[in-house]
Amino acid sequence: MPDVFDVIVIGAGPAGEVAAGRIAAAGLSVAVIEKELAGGECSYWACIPSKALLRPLDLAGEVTRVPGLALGELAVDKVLARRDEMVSGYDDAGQVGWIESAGAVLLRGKGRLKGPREVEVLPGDGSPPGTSQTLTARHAVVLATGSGPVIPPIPGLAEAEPWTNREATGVRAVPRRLLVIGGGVVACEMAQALHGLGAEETTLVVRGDGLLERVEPYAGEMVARSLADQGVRILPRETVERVERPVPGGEITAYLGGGETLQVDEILVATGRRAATADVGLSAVGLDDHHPVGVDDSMRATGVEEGWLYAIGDVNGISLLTHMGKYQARVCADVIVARAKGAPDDLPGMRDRADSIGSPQVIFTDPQVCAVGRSEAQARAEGFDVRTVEYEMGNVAGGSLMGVGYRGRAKAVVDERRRVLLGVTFVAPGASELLHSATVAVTVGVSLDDLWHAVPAFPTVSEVWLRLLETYGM
Ligand SMILES: Cc1cc2nc3c(=O)[nH]c(=O)nc-3n(C[C@H](O)[C@H](O)[C@H](O)COP(=O)(O)OP(=O)(O)OC[C@H]3O[C@@H](n4cnc5c(N)ncnc54)[C@H](O)[C@@H]3O)c2cc1C
Ligand SMILES: NC(=O)c1ccc[n+]([C@@H]2O[C@H](COP(=O)([O-])OP(=O)(O)OC[C@H]3O[C@@H](n4cnc5c(N)ncnc54)[C@H](O)[C@@H]3O)[C@@H](O)[C@H]2O)c1
Repeated sequence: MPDVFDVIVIGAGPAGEVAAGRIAAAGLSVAVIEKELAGGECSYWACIPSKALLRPLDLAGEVTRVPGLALGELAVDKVLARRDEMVSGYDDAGQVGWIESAGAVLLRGKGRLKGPREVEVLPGDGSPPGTSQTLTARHAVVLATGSGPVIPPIPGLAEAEPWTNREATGVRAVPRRLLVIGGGVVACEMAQALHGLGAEETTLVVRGDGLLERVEPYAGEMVARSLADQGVRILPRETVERVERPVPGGEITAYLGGGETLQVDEILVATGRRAATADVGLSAVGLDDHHPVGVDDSMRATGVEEGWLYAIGDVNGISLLTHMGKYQARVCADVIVARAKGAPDDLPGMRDRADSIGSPQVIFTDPQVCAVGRSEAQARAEGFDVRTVEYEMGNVAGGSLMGVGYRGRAKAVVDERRRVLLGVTFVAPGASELLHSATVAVTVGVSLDDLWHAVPAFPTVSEVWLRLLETYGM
């Protein structure tokens, strides 16, 4: 095994894998270091298993809206088996095969920066330390170590061994009584999934006023209404003060700030994620290891002499989404290759533009929340001359054809000065595939006058585009 490579990537999650593959495809030698499973959090404990658990519930929602179809009983064991299939039985052979076929070398172990362009590879997950190998990068090191769940310092919580995304997405026995702490994306998706799979008494303790605080407020309200209609209890402006689990694996008592006491079988902590910067050796290269790694728009870490360090994906804290990590990986890979070859490193694809526009995101609840660009509040805070238009998606022919009681709401945030879209949100069942049309319009900055000529087919839900423009006054 050589110990000098052109580029060393630490972390083989979606961001690290894409960077390694693209750099190798350009002819540079690449080592990728992974301490757990190649494919990262997304493939085994996040995006893929959560969506596998949600998919049958989504479909069940669709079926109940269409007269003439009867919904059969949900076979939870088959849903979990499908989840296992989607995570390849927690075996990364397929991903390893992909990395190797892309021409990169995978090293199992924990990577840690040792000095400029130097990375120590510790066997296993690095604890207890064994014999290590030191690798040197000729051109660059890419940090793609992802993120981990934040466990709030609630007395008794850590001792009660709460679930994080790992236990929730990997569920084997669905708890009957579940307490979810948090009101963000993981809380909403996993409450929906686990309640649908049998967690009859699911309670969300939300410290803020409502759910999904980063998207348009109406989206959080629609999801809250839907979860409540399904039987999920939501407690806004509430906190968990103390937790007791006297018998490991036994019943948990949670004491809430408002005075209520809850007895539950499991607690899911969904209170955000922290960039995986601890113990990757950032202090050895003069960086702070308590915060996400700051980067410029070519994904190069700021404050590192000679600019050999890059950080992509969750670890830079810009946008905790797989597709954005992979986009950053493409930017970073192309820049590294160009700089290594002495070629121009400022071509249009070599700068991160998408993150500042507002990353597209789908929250896979029922209704789905699909958003891109700026929310109204963000646009106003940034000083744009904002006008918004909204439209009820159940009122377009394609919407009513989706089923009885189909409801949805679209909102467009318009920059009045330029007559372009700053942001679009769709909240409706099955709206995820509509989002990319909005992403194109917002990213390219299509003028409303041009958008008018993009005629949506009848009778599709896409006609909401036409209705939004008509509501705007066109
Ligand atoms: C429940 C849940 C559902 C989600 N659903 C979605 C979704 O539907 N769509 C979406 O876009 N995003 C979703 N996300 C977010 C998504 O999972 C992350 O944005 C994505 O995984 C980030 O990719 P990454 O490559 O940066 O990091 P990760 O996927 O975390 O991968 C990092 C890799 O680095 C390895 N590593 C860490 N430190 C070291 C080290 N020192 N040495 C060697 N290896 C190391 C880790 O073992 C891991 O394999 C979800 C997140 C959660 C929690
Ligand atoms: N479909 C998707 O794209 C998808 C799905 C899941 C997760 N993700 C990504 O993963 C990331 C993490 O998701 P998340 O839901 O963990 O984080 P989040 O930031 O979306 O939500 C965190 C929630 O926890 C609350 N909170 C924070 N600290 C708390 C405390 N001490 N006590 C009580 N409540 C507290 C916040 O008010 C918020 O409601 C998100 O940024 C998201 O982008 C994406």
